[in-house]
Amino acid sequence: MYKKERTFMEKKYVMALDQGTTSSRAILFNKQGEIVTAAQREFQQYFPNPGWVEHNAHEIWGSILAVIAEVLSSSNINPKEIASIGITNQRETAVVWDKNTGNPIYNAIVWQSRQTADICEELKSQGYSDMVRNKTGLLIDAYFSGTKVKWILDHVEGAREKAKNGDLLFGTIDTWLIWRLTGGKAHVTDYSNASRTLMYNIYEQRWDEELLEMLGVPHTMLPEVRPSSEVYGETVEYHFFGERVPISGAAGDQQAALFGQACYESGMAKNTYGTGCFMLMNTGETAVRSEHGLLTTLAWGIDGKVEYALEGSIFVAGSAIQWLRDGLRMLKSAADSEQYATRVESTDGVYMVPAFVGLGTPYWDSDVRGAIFGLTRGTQKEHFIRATLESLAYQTKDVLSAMEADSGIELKTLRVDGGAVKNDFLMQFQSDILGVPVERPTINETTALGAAYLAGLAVGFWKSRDEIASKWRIEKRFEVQMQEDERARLYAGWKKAVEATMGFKLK
Ligand SMILES: Nc1ncnc2c1ncn2[C@@H]1O[C@H](COP(=O)(O)OP(=O)(O)O)[C@@H](O)[C@H]1O
Ligand SMILES: O=P(O)(O)OC[C@H](O)CO
Repeated sequence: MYKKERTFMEKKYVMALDQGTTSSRAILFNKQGEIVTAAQREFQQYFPNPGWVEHNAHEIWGSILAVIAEVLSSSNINPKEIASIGITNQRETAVVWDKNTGNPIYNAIVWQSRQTADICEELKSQGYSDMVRNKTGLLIDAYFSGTKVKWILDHVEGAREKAKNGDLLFGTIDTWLIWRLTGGKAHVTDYSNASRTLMYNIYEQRWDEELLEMLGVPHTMLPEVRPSSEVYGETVEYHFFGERVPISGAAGDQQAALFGQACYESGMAKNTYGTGCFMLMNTGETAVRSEHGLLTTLAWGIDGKVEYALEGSIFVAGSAIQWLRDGLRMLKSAADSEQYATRVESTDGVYMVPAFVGLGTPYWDSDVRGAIFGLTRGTQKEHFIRATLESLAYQTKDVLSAMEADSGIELKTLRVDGGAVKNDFLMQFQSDILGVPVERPTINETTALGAAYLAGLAVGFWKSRDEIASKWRIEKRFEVQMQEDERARLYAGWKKAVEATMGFKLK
């Protein structure tokens, strides 16, 4: 057993490894929860067929080694000063590898990928929907890991045989990284990541035989599920500049952000605006079953108990701004969207529904695609850009409405983070459309911060959640400025636009 006291006095930092959909980051935090230094590395996205998204798991691992090296060398920090490492990751993305060679047998299939949509349709037609919902808190959708693992076992020659012989391992990205960092010693995941696989019973907290049978996944492939704040193992020296540093925290990136935002009380919520938007509300030890298209998920497991969250998942948010920049070439940078949006008073009735990969919460429609409404001869680029930014806020309003209906809790304020929250126009419009103040914290890297806090708590670097919560600071609070009737009028337009979008399908 690792001793919390071990050389604790010399330790000044906790390292968070944040493995996201488009980039990997290593960030060192000090005792005050401040960023001391950070490094970021993008990696290749693979789109082998329309709607498919894959990553090379070795390239992800390489990007992690690169950011660890960069962060340590650029800061001249001695690895001996690092108390522990916390891992946070893009969730649901599935890797299957051979435990004898350490080589993945196929690319990592990414959460956004729709390549298992047909498997999902088949499972639904076989009547599995209620059973899945009642055990996992999720829906049968290509988003989650389970059907991705099935797809790999079905499509890679000899894979089923190897899996049956116990030669293959499955993991979400946290599992893959911990396995690599510990030199293959620890095959583990935490509760929050397990809860996104479609194979884990979140109410009984165990891998579920009926779900595994439905997917044809042998139990031997699965990692051990552990608390989110606990020592899982140590780095092997050759991956960490000669040091054996404990890896002592892990959580899916959205749950880590909830933790980093210090949303520890039931009813507190955060929304992260990155590639997609993910709003999570802490529901404490109660697992709230949604009637409005939300997911019930494990927030984390700490100190011998698990806590739950309600989640709304929006698949396209910041990536719609990237599309304006890279696809339509309307913008030089994502940040420029703010200037354009504020050059006009409104969108003049233009609505943009960015359903590029279908719609998540609360609609859950894989076949719908993006649309724009209300164009006139007077529509300008400014209206178009503003409508795209506003779509992030409307989608969030859809999620919040579902959350309030399911939980019976009326949100008092919304804590926000992620790349797009730098946009003041978006944040003000968000507050106006929700009718709720929006709070932006001083540390925007809350995902990494959450992973660092989980790791630091396990080794005594931080003592308690109360200590952590006292460090949370507002950088800017956006108060509601819009009148109720205007809010209702604008939102009614959005609902019509979504309805019309869902009515148009070529498939
Ligand atoms: N000022 C801005 N206004 C609007 N969107 C922005 C702005 N800055 C960044 N973004 C968007 O935020 C996203 C990046 O956020 P980030 O949290 O790094 O995403 P992820 O972790 O999903 O890779 C990009 O999709 C980008 O288009
Ligand atoms: O990597 P991000 O920040 O886009 O987050 C992805 C989510 O975890 C998907 O569920």
